[in-house]
Amino acid sequence: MQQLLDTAEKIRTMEIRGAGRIAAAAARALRDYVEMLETSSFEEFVAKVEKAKSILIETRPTAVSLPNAVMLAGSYDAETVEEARSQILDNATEFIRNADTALDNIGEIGAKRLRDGDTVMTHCNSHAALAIIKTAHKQGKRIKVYATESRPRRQGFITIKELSDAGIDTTLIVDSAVRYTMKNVDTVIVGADSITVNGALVNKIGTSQLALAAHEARVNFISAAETYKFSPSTLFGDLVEIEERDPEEVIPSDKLGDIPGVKISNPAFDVTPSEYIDLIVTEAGAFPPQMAYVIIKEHLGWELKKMG
Ligand SMILES: O=P(O)(O)OC[C@H]1O[C@H](OP(=O)(O)O)[C@H](O)[C@@H]1O
Repeated sequence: MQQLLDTAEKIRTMEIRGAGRIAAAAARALRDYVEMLETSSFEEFVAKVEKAKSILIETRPTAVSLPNAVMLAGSYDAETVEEARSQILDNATEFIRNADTALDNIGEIGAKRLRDGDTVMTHCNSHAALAIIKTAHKQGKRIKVYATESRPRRQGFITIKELSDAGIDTTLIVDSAVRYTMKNVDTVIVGADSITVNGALVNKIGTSQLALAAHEARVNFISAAETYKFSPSTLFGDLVEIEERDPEEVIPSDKLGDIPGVKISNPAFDVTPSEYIDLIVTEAGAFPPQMAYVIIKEHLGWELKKMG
């Protein structure tokens, strides 16, 4: 259990971050936990596995990749501990393998939407979005990238390092320079923490500003998202919770004393409505946001209730 708790803590503190990476880390932690789990009954096994799943899911509330990973990796239909254990080990291993392959496929599919000489804007640090940009670059297309700083945690610094290490022409901008810079951009590519059944994109705070500026400037807006980033429970009315993080990410605690009484709001994500999204690129194909239900049904196995 200690190993699983350590992984949960790394996800919570964002030592492991990125919706895809936290999903794979959760699947791995669950697999390792189940492999070593010793119980005296099947009921005890079930209770302990369920507890482990909820510890992992509760670390970050917005990224649906976590509950989806736990659902896909941790599913079993068994009556004995050994059957259940073996099914979970197989399912978790398959989830982790598929997550890696998905990024390659997203890169291949998405790169077709970039032309030689295109300028891309990206936000925060998304492995899926960068897979597209890096694949296009590897294909010999000359791609220029504007990457936002992405306050408060500045994941943009991870992005610019990764892109410039890959030899891509990269420019860092502050978040407030998005609209000013959009006139130079052909395509915006961002990742996804969750996509709802109505095709809305929940992603790093500030994403909706990129979408709005892109819409105004008639610039393409693409989200790169593995199919496990779609939120099945939104089909039955659930809302995606927006994670509110520690104010200390915005202002260090030693400065807080200078502004007594001032409240600090630190939402980590925002929502971009589907009308601002041209395309969602998944490992299964590229389609408009209005097709979200198809993914929820065919890839995650949830569907509308049949009445009567
Ligand atoms: O799965 P990949 O594409 O890497 O990232 C998807 C999204 O996850 C990140 O969240 P955070 O930095 O963990 O809060 C960003 O919002 C990014 O767009």
